[in-house]
Amino acid sequence: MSAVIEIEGLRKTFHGPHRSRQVAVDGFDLLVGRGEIHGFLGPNGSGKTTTLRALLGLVRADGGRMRLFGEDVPRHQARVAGRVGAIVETPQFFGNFTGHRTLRLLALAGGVPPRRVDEVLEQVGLRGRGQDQVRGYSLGMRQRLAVASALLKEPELLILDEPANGLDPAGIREMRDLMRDLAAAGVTVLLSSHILGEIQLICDHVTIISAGRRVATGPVEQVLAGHDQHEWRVGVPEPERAAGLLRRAGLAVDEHAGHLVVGGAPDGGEISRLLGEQGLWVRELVPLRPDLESVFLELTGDSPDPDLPRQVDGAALAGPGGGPLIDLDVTVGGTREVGA
Ligand SMILES: Nc1ncnc2c1ncn2[C@@H]1O[C@H](COP(=O)(O)OP(=O)(O)OP(=O)(O)O)[C@@H](O)[C@H]1O
Repeated sequence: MSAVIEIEGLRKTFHGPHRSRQVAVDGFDLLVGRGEIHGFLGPNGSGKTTTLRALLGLVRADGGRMRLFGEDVPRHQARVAGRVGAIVETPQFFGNFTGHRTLRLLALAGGVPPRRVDEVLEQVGLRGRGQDQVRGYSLGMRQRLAVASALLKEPELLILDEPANGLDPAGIREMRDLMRDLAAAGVTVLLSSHILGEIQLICDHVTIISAGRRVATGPVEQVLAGHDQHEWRVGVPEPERAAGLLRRAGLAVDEHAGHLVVGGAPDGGEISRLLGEQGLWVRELVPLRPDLESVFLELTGDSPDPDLPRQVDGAALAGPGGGPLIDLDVTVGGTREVGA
């Protein structure tokens, strides 16, 4: 596998007023291979945005090593900048510009041929709305416009921080289809999100971060399999007698109204045999596979809270007078809440 992103031992501490310190990233590792759609999961405040910002040269790391396409960054950021499209935080756009004009200006600024504007509008499904003012766009359309801006340069790597944030289910589905189309076209995608079900549906690989450290990584199926407790939902007459019998056979049993949950049984046939031998005929035997949500909760002990305010220092990239800013390679929004 040729690696597109390599991060080893990344560390970053923020220093606030009164000597307060906030360790945001604490020796974090990340490896993303070419062509992957890689999910980057973690609870609020676990260090996702800081990691992405460090990787993009928007914040200076205290330690560790980062490479993009094999080039050390931030040292050689300029060499790879044209190959990376990124959206970190909800981008801001000028409301009275049309989507088309917004992208045309960005294309001009970035030396991108104007024909790309129509191409990316088509790609993100905004072609029919390109001549409408951005102020009339829904949140989902703004997100797509942001992705379009990141795609102008035909990047080989797309980094998106919470692209599905605030989208309704239809918007999320559209975003998912777009990610899949991009991956099919050979683009590597790194996607941070707290929408675990979506990550499971969209991504082939995942890395989970908790308190600034990596707690799991690998192909989604492998990460899930590593947390399979071999549990089964079992429907059986005389559940109390059945539970006692299974416990005596060394299995973990939880009794629920109308069914049992039996753990520690890699082979469901074993449950059925144990019960059948005692005249208890199983009427339901369903494997309970872990999903990313249960793995995430087990590993991080936290549940992602979509409503918590985000804490990101966007000042370095704010436009004049703190106004909206759009950068061709990196689009950053959000408010500064240092030491809050
Ligand atoms: N500019 C800053 N100044 C001070 N502390 C910061 C700054 N940026 C981030 N932090 C702190 O660093 C930690 C990691 O924040 P970060 O934004 O990277 O987490 P996150 O995983 O992206 O969270 P979320 O999902 O809420 O965006 C948090 O405790 C946060 O408060």
